[in-house]
Amino acid sequence: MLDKKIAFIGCGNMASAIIKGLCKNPKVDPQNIIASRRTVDQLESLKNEYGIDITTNNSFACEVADIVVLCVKPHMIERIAQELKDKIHPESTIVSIAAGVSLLTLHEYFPNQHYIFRAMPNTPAQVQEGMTALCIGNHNQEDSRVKDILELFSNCGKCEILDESLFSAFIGVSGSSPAYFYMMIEAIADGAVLEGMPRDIAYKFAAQAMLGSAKMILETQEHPGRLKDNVCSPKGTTIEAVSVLEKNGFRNAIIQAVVAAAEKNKSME
Ligand SMILES: NC(=O)C1=CN([C@@H]2O[C@H](COP(=O)(O)OP(=O)(O)OC[C@H]3O[C@@H](n4cnc5c(N)ncnc54)[C@H](O)[C@@H]3O)[C@@H](O)[C@H]2O)C=CC1
Ligand SMILES: O=C(O)[C@@H]1CCC=N1
Repeated sequence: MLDKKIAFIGCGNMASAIIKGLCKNPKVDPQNIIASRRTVDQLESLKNEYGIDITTNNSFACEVADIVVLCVKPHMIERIAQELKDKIHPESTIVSIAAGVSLLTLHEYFPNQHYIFRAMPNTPAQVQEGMTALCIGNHNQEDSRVKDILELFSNCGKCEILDESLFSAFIGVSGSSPAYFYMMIEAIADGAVLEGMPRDIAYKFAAQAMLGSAKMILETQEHPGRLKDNVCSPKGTTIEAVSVLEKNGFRNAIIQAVVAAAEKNKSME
């Protein structure tokens, strides 16, 4: 993948995060990355900071690319396909990160293309802690093109192949979930501010606690319930907080949020 030319079509929040994550890897040559969007303003800062190529000409970006990553909003994918389907080399790889656009639909939009994948990254890709699911359809995991895309997203965190039937659930649990985590950090800090703590240090303390808790899950492989129990001393402070969370439907709210994101994705497909 390192020697491949990668074009990002549409360069907003998610493409910028992927590009920034990729460029943090010293092995990635920024000259192999070209980002295209309708206006050049926000692209200039990416160019200046990371040394990538930029353009407002989607066709040009696709013509020079081995891998084309579609990063426009879901409703724009069809229009972009009309514009670019004859510009992308049939041997090139297309990856769509759009929610709600199935592999079947992508193959209909790009009838000349054999290598089409669907990925679902998340914004922590920017700090190389992203989690991406990759749907490869009928392709083999050992195919070099599959390996290229796995490598691309692994440069921004973790990337795993996932069956498309689980994509909606994955969006609920990972693509969208950074938003819920940020809301939780914001709310925890609100609580601390109510108790008199300056907001900036409250964000830092809450974020570090979340980071450490996530690391505990990944590194110890312990059941989350057991890790929670280890924090709850009898008659202690934590069980008071846990009891309030349960009384206010915390877990059910999270479960319903994940289901809502998944259902929204299904309704778009
Ligand atoms: N934001 C997120 O956390 C995630 C987003 N996604 C998916 O990524 C895609 C992009 O989402 P965001 O980056 O959040 O949206 P965004 O609105 O920040 O970025 C979309 C970009 O596409 C550009 N654009 C629109 N029409 C264009 C055209 N004709 N040619 C070239 N560029 C064009 C816009 O100028 C904008 O920069 C969506 O399909 C979304 O489902 C997937 C995972 C996570
Ligand atoms: O909200 C959205 O539709 C996108 C997809 C996953 C995260 N953000």
